[in-house]
Amino acid sequence: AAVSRPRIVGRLVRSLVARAAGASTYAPLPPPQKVKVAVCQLNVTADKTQNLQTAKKAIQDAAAQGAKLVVLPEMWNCPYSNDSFPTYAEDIEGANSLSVDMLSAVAAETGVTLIAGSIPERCGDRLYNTCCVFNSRGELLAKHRKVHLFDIHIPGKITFKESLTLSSGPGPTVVDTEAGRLGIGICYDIRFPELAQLYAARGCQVLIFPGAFNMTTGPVHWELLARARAVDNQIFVITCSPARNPSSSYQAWGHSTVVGPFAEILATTDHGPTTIYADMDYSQLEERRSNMPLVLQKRHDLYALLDKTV
Ligand SMILES: NC(=O)CCC(=O)C(=O)O
Repeated sequence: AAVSRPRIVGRLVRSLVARAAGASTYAPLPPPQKVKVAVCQLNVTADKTQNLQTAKKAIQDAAAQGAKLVVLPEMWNCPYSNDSFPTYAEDIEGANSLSVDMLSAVAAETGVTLIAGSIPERCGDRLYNTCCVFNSRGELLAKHRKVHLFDIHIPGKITFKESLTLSSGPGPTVVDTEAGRLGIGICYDIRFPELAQLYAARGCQVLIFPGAFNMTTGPVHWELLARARAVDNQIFVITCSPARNPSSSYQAWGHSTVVGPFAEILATTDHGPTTIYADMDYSQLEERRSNMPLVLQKRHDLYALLDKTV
């Protein structure tokens, strides 16, 4: 049955205000100690209706398997291409966002916390690569607009320029959920260690990166970056890619992965459509950090992380 979409604008504004008010304190949360996460490596096609059905079923299946936190990939409702972004874009705050309506309804129906990968978002005359976060009542808790756009040129291998169509987002996104405090990045955002450090400094327990690496950088950098962000910050890291679609112009690397705070791989896969599961035990954060107290051992007299957003 259809669940009506909550009044997203008001809720989002209230949530942003609440987060801004608490931003300077970052009081420790009483989080769940253990969370089962499902990472859905979806097959993405040029058919938006089919993509929505695929995502909905994957979320329902994940919830049926007991997952409380469900993650979707970058650009799961459209092919990853500058030609597609304007055509598939939706006004997330608007009344008729097919993707947001579906996500909100299925989060409420299944009772999961949903990190809804990303979709192209239209806002005025701009487009963003945007991740929506829903709580178990289907309310939009936050949205992260990709901060670092994927503009690269590796001659003979890959050239991509997201900035041809997309604008970059305003800043980091920390969101308190029933599944813990989460820091959100999208794909290329994972390459910038300061963002992850900032999330860790704000008490995030998990860093979540919907992403779609490619066949050149994916084999060398995808897992390396996820494990690097995990080991540097002694934190859980989740990456979620679309499955590789041979008929797509952009071949995604796949290999969605969950990494623990000792940089250990908790779950991973290759490039086919699948959902992987992991149990994240947040007590491991304290354990790893007390075994090896990197934060205390840092030479704060020599260097510092400058958070310009608070
Ligand atoms: N969608 C992206 O941001 C791709 C990032 C990527 O492939 C990389 O190498 O970085």
